[in-house]
Amino acid sequence: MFVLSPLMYRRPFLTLMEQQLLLLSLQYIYRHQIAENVPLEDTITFDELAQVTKLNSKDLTRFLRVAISRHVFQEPKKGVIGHTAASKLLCKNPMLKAWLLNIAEEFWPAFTRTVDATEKWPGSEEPNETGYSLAHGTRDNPFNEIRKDHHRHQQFITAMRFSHLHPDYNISYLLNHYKFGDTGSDDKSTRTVVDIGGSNGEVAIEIASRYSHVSCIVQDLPDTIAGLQSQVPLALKGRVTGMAHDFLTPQPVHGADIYLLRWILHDWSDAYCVKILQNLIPALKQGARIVVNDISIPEPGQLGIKAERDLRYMDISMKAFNNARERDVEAWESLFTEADSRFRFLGVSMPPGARMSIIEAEWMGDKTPLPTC
Ligand SMILES: C[S@@+](CC[C@H](N)C(=O)[O-])C[C@H]1O[C@@H](n2cnc3c(N)ncnc32)[C@H](O)[C@@H]1O
Repeated sequence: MFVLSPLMYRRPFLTLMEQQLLLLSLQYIYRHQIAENVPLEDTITFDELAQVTKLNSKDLTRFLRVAISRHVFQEPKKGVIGHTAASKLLCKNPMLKAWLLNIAEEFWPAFTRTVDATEKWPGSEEPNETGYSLAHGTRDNPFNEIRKDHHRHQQFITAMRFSHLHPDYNISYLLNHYKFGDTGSDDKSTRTVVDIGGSNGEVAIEIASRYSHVSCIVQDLPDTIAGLQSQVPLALKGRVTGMAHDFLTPQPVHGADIYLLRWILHDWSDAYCVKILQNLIPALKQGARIVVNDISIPEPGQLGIKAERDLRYMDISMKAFNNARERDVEAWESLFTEADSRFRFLGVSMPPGARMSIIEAEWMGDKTPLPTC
């Protein structure tokens, strides 16, 4: 019988460590703009490159040889470095660059301090008591920390846009599956959708162009919403409007039919999500729908191991970054229950092929008597 040597069990763990060491090398490459200083169609010696970048030649050589062992750059002759297709991408694709930079400089250091953070702040739901806080030496939450530097903020936005480019995240899954303009009858009177944290209005613009009787109000932080009007096609200008609003404060648009939260709640811990939902309450009319478009993790073991792993990695990354999380059906339902018993949880549906689910609740209003204490 073939018996696995205990040493064989090291393999999966070593693979993880190898990936981390490649990140270390990429962090060095990005921080010192190495890719841009290697000629695209020629070679350069390590020493020459060290001179141009004002780096220590021995360090530079060691960091680069780690990357070279993964085909990022090549060493065609000892001491001489040239590009590969992979390393050229680092110069030529600004979105990929921003994404890798974000992992290497923002997330990866946070991962290394996350266990420390759970010891320092056990069970914390605060976005500034995390591995990120320890690694970056800040008491601001990561979004505010990153916003302090314009270039860093732009890189972060580009990185997020890059990760959302995956076809499984396309907004058409939400729009084809959820009928924003459907009142359930022939009634085609005007409907209002508020897209909370709606960014550049991509979803709102698509809703308004599909349903001529729907008006959309896109809410986001002031610097984000400032750019909205330039995105809205002329024909939709009257029906897609922007409004600066912080969703951690009470909702100012009263009586809308649908309040949409797409890719918002997974950025926040349960305690904050409950506050975000409670902030809607004063504005809600009876029957208003809360539509959340976010990941809903299936029960353990329902997915293939790779798909399950991806979701678990995302969940723990959110923990490391700002004590946020990915949720399963039970966790989604309990957010609404905790926020207010007058939310009726309608369930979770997953458009075929999509990665993000549609989670829906209805505001029952005062029809349902408040529980008496
Ligand atoms: C991950 S993006 C999602 C954007 C958009 N809903 C989508 O589906 O692409 C999160 C958005 O929330 C916004 N945001 C973050 N904190 C906010 C706050 N306190 N109030 C309002 N918007 C906020 C960000 O500016 C960003 O546009």
